[in-house]
Amino acid sequence: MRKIEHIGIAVQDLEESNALFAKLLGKKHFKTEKVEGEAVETSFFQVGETKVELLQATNPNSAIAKYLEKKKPGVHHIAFDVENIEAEVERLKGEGFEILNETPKQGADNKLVVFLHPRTTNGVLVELCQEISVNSK
Ligand SMILES: CC[C@@H](C(=O)O)C(=O)SCCNC(=O)CCNC(=O)[C@H](O)C(C)(C)COP(=O)(O)OP(=O)(O)OC[C@H]1O[C@@H](n2cnc3c(N)ncnc32)[C@H](O)[C@@H]1OP(=O)(O)O
Ligand SMILES: [Co+2]
Repeated sequence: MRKIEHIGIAVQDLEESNALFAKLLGKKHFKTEKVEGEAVETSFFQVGETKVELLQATNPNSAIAKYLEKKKPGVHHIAFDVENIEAEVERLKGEGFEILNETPKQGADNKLVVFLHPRTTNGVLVELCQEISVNSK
């Protein structure tokens, strides 16, 4: 794990939360991006070396929609930047963590992502992110 890549925050209304976090952080988001595979729309704020990722569900089957059926908006996950996501998945499997998707999937902001089940990570939904390098496209 090289650094915290982003903190994922589940929101009901992306526009409203964008305005709130722009006030809080003193800067606007630098991008918004829809991720079809997760049925979310995201916006990103750069905060030093790490980011804040706001996530709004785009349909009721989204993990974010399901989360908000039971919990209030707030911190949803912590994402770590990793150099080699496959190797990290193997290492974490060996350490007994439950991997939700062994095959990395397309995330936002040009990343491949994997999630670990919160029941094996002290109740924190953990995301691994690997930058998709240009020559691997
Ligand atoms: C934008 C793309 C990407 C990026 O590039 O950054 C993203 O960030 S996408 C983010 C949204 N996608 C995901 O979260 C995918 C991974 N999540 C899942 O697969 C599911 O959400 C889950 C974690 C497996 C939970 O789903 P499910 O089991 O259907 O929900 P339950 O409500 O039954 O929860 C079971 C259990 O887990 C606890 N839980 C659920 N969500 C979280 C959470 N975010 N943080 C911590 N704990 C969580 C929930 O409380 C239940 O615990 P118990 O009540 O103790 O059983
Ligand atoms: Co994320």
